[in-house]
Amino acid sequence: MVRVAILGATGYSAKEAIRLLLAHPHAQITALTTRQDDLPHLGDVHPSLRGRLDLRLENLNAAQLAERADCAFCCLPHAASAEVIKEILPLGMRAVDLSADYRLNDPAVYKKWYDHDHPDAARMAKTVYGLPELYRERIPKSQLVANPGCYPTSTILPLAPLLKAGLISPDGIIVDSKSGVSGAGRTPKLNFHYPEANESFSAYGVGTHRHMPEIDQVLSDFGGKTTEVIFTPHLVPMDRGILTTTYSTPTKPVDAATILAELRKFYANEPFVRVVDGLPTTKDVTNTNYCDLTARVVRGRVVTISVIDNLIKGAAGAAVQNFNLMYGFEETTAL
Ligand SMILES: NC(=O)C1=CN([C@@H]2O[C@H](COP(=O)(O)OP(=O)(O)OC[C@H]3O[C@@H](n4cnc5c(N)ncnc54)[C@H](OP(=O)(O)O)[C@@H]3O)[C@@H](O)[C@H]2O)C=CC1
Ligand SMILES: CC(=O)N[C@@H](CCC(=O)OP(=O)(O)O)C(=O)O
Repeated sequence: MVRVAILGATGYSAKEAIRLLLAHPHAQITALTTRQDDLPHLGDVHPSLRGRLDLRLENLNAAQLAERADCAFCCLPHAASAEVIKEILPLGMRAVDLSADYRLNDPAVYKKWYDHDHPDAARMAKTVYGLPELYRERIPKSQLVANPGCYPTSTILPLAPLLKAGLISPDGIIVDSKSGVSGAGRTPKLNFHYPEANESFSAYGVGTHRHMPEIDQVLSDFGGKTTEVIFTPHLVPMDRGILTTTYSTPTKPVDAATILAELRKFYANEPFVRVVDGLPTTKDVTNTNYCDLTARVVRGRVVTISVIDNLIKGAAGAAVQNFNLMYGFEETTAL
């Protein structure tokens, strides 16, 4: 049994991680952390989990945590996450980091997009990017795995195989993504207040969103050619789900059947990627760890459409998938 601590247990991704791990035959949740002073019971912060786990939340103390847990799911905001991880790894714990802290390799790129120095810069370049569909073989040995961002997962999965196969050009790729409001987390912010977000549809972070360099880094590394996408996220008035549409230029004239065949070949043995013929919708993957994706060719351009649940394949589900690989469990366990 692996003893698991959930850090930032009051949040949305933590709630999903707890729910999934409660059904995991080889994981036991032994600690839940919060900054709050009143140390609520799990059922008080996540009523849907009432009666499922008799545990109060606690304030984080690294030394005490390391005595009671083998692995941490860090469901904290970026920067706060690295501050904790740099303390718990030397105490022998392993960690899946759901924040963005260890996804980028280069501290200078991190500083540019996140606007502060990285608290644990030396560990960035050696941390594996935990997208099993691309980097599965690197995950089992890792003490720390960087869980991918939600938008990057929905973008990289359709594009990476096509770049690798040389079917599309790395130049001028456009990525248009739409996310439900839970993507912004549970911590209240004005833009996500009900009257602001409901019945409205907005773009944000145009040219400035921190997932753009993350997508560039992974596609460049995996595809083998420098890739710089134009990424625009949008907020959609729904609870959860991401739909991403990409537009790219083929390297030679191509039809949709060829693109779909390449995607099907690449994902033939993947348990959580479904290449579909029809146009996927976010509801097709709600509460699941699937990414459904398809492709079309329109006026000579390749168009891909992909969907994930931002809180599952985009966060907690991917974290459990990585946890399974780290500990040698069947990859689909509890998913
Ligand atoms: N929501 C999503 O779809 C996705 C989220 N992520 C990432 O996962 C992480 C968690 O996200 P999410 O669950 O949505 O966030 P939430 O805001 O829902 O939860 C984060 C929790 O962390 C704690 N927290 C907040 N600020 C700090 C701080 N400065 N120091 C320590 N703890 C803090 C809070 O708990 P308390 O106040 O009780 O201490 C809070 O409940 C983030 O890094 C996010 O970017 C990644 C992919 C998708
Ligand atoms: C709708 C919405 O606000 N989404 C979030 C996605 C956050 C996330 O999951 O990203 P990191 O893990 O990289 O922080 C955003 O755009 O910031």
